[in-house]
Amino acid sequence: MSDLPHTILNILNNGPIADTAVTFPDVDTNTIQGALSSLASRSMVVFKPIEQEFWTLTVEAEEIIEKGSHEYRLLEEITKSLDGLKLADVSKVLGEAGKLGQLRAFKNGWVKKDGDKLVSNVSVTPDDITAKDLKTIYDTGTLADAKELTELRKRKLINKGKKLSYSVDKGPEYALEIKRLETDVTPEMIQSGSWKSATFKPYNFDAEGAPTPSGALHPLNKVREEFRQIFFAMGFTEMATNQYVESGFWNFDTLFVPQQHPARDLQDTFYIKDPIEADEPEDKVYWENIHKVHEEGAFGSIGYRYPWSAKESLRLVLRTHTTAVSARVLHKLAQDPKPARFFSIDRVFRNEAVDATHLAEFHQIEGVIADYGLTLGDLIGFMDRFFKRMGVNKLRFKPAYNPYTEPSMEIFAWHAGLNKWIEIGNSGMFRPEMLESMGLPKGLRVHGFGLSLERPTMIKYKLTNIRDLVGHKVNLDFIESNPAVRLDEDLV
Ligand SMILES: N[C@@H](Cc1ccccc1)C(=O)O
Repeated sequence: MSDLPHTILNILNNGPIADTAVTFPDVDTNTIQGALSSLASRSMVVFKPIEQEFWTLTVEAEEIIEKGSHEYRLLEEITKSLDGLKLADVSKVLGEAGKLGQLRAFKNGWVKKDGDKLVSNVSVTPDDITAKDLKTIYDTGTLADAKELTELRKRKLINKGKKLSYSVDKGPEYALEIKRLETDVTPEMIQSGSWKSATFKPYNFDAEGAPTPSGALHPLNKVREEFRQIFFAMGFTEMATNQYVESGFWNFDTLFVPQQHPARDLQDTFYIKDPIEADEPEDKVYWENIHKVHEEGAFGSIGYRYPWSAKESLRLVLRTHTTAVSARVLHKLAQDPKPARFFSIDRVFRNEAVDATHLAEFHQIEGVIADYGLTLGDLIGFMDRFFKRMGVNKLRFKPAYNPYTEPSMEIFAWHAGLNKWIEIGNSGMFRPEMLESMGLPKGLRVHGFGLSLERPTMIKYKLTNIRDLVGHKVNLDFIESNPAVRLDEDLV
């Protein structure tokens, strides 16, 4: 059928098509639908779908048509052997069909028991209704007897299918010929004047343009950039953070985290196997100070009083927080102590069970402020101003514990959308054990705070699963289609 649209138009000339499945039994539904849609787009036809149920046979049913139903075959066997069939032999003779046939044959009253035998209970061979019905379904796709259909379906002999076809009628622009629709005015048309009588294809202003492939900034990068700009605007300098592998010394010991602290356990921290150890830090005074402040105390502190191990301190880890970076930067600041503000936003690693809100690697945003005579009130005041720039206006502080800060505070923000306080960060004033070991002068106090980058990003983009953001299940459509962000819209 090379020219289906014209054939359809010709048939319509004699009246509507009631069912395309009847008129075109050999043409598949997609081809019919394509032809009808193209004619309908020119208003030459109108068409409506017809959904029809039909039944198909299972392999077992096809076998029944060929060989007879199980019950019929059983009766045949019984009549063949003049004095009946031993019950024990039913399966032998008929295989699996035997048991089923027996059940049905009894139900139909075709057979009865005689001692240990089955004998016929009918004088004339009955009709094999099951086989007959299945044949009808095979030929016509259906059966008038709805009850029998249900029964056959229960017996898993037939399955229901759906067939789509169409009824078709003339449309307002019906004609026998399909007019060629011109898309361009050509020089030839102008010369010959044929443009005057040509029919032009109307513009489709609803057509969407082809999407142009392009790169997209990841939401984490956009939010990171927002934070960077806030830090810069508040006079911070960015710390270099390109070092994922740290020694236990910089990640823990310098921060006065004792070597028995649970955070240093294998379950929480990733340790490097090869190489297993870092070199001792160059600043031997500092190295010795840390040893001392842990083991016996120094700078006014009584220390933890445990045998500090240099080996443990030199073990290499994937940094668990960016405070390791801050420690390095503050140690450098001790060479020329003065008020300063530093920040970093980068990746950290923790040996955590991965779930909807936790990953084994994530990003931390960290800020450090060093100045003479700082107080806890300054830290609270700074937090208020910092988060206000992100549009977070209501903060609460809860006393907390960090080995390296005293006092320490968890930061909670009021989330109007969720209608509750959510924890957004951790902060505190670095301990003298940490700062004075580095050689920073007593009066120079240092505030620190940290928060994750993922948390505000998820709130901003209304994500409930962190794996929508990072990992192999990331939805690229989401990454590409989300708008450039301003943090303050939704965090309020
Ligand atoms: N390092 C802390 C955050 C923090 C940084 C600086 C000072 C106090 C706390 C954390 O990982 O949660």
